[in-house]
Amino acid sequence: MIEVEHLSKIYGSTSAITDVTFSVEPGEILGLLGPNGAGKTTTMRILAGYLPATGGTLKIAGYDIHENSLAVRQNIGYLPETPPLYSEMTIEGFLHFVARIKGVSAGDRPEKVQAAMQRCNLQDKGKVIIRKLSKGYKQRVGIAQAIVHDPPAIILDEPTVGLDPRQIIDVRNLIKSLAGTHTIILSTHILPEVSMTCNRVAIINRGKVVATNTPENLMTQLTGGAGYELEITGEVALAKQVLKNVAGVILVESMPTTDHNRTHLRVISQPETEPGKDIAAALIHRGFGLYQMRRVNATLEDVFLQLTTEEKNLPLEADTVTTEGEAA
Ligand SMILES: Nc1ncnc2c1ncn2[C@@H]1O[C@H](COP(=O)(O)OP(=O)(O)OP(=O)(O)O)[C@@H](O)[C@H]1O
Repeated sequence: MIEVEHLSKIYGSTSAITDVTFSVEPGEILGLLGPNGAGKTTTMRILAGYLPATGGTLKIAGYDIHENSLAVRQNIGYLPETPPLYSEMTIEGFLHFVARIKGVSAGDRPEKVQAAMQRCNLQDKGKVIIRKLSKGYKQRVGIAQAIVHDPPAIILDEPTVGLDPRQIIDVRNLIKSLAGTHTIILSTHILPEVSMTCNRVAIINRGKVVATNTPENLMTQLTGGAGYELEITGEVALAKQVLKNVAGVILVESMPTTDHNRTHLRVISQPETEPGKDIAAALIHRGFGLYQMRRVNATLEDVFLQLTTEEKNLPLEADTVTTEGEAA
């Protein structure tokens, strides 16, 4: 339904995205996950037809952006990071207005507007002025305006940012209810968002897609290794360096602690390695105090850190995972 190939965007001398390639099957929800500045908004704006790419191709519902950009736009609904709402209009009035702009015929508009309100659970609020709505309701109106012309594909840029926990659950449920009948790409920098909402995830870092897979497969492919939580004393930067040099270790990160005298570290190793003994030996050999060492399982958070950390490239073999500079 959505095919993105070798997409790139250069702003002046800044390369925002490079060689971004992924596809989304009909009815799927793909999460585009990456840290701030990774290139998510740039990718989403190109997909939505709001920004021309510098290179690459994009097809939505079989239409090529270069050959038929109007058809691409008609087949897509877009929710930017800040929903484009007219605050003095009623929800219903606004949705009629958007439907007209999106080319829905006057005869079809009442039905399409009602259907969008129904999908977004706004049917009792049609006459309410948008300004008076909570942020969660405004977000639902933002999603309703994205689907009012009934596009098969929907692009949602950080749809839960700024919402309270209750509203986040509501919006996530709404997005999940749209899947199946719609194909969805959502961007986020929040990990739980992808594991809770998406069928697949594309991890983007510094303008490049570094992995594409289901959240479950990413976990099993990349977190087959061991995790350790350590409580140590001694110079932190040196301890991290010592640990990174232990064979099999791929990630060392600080963990929050209220204990000012001791440092808590989390260490993750490559799949099928158990370097626990070597970790303890290396620390003790270098004179660090080791007060606790606990074996834990790696998490999706660790996968994300492994793929987006700049400190060390991953020696990974999974075919959908690329390290810096390699082709997918
Ligand atoms: N109009 C612009 N002119 C120049 N550089 C830009 C422009 N827009 C984005 N960039 C740069 O392109 C890169 C990708 O930005 P983008 O906004 O797509 O990232 P993002 O993943 O959406 O981040 P965030 O979550 O912080 O919005 C960043 O380095 C950013 O500074």
